[in-house]
Amino acid sequence: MKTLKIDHIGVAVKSIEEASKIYTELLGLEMHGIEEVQDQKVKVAFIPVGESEFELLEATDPESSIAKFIEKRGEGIQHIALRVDDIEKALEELKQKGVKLIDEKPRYGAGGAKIAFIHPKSTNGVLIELCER
Ligand SMILES: C[C@@H](C(=O)O)C(=O)SCCNC(=O)CCNC(=O)[C@H](O)C(C)(C)COP(=O)(O)OP(=O)(O)OC[C@H]1O[C@@H](n2cnc3c(N)ncnc32)[C@H](O)[C@@H]1OP(=O)(O)O
Ligand SMILES: [Co+2]
Repeated sequence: MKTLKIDHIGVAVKSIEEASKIYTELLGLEMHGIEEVQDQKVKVAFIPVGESEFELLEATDPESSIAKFIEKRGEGIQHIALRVDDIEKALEELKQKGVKLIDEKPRYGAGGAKIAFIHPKSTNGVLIELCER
């Protein structure tokens, strides 16, 4: 497997409209249109910066991972996403190495990317998303 770059940093927020002001008004970045990813029960907004992006995540359902994260830990960085060249191959390799995967098969994320999460128990408490686009 080849890990190419940090694709995005996922930030759990209560309100994209409120939180985005920090990035746009204070930091001078531009926000892309908001998209709903029903599979993950979230609304997502991307804010590109250089080669990577911030991904602001707002829950659309109390059962969403984002709602649970905010309830337990408050708003903040929820995951780091790494872009890989071949996600199926990456998942197969990690599984063989005994890594605990949340998703053994890719799901579809924002912008139609293929995504899969590694359990934070396997990565010293960092929720890592793999994505291929
Ligand atoms: C749209 C898409 C895209 O990019 O295209 C996205 O990003 S969607 C982004 C949102 N979707 C996701 O995050 C999907 C993957 N996430 C999940 O499946 C879940 O959130 C889990 C990571 C499995 C945690 O869920 P669970 O219900 O088990 O919560 P829990 O509170 O019992 O957590 C179990 C243990 O994991 C830890 N834990 C929970 N969330 C964590 C996080 N974000 N980062 C680091 N550690 C975390 C807890 O502290 C706990 O540790 P202790 O046991 O030590 O207390
Ligand atoms: Co993400």
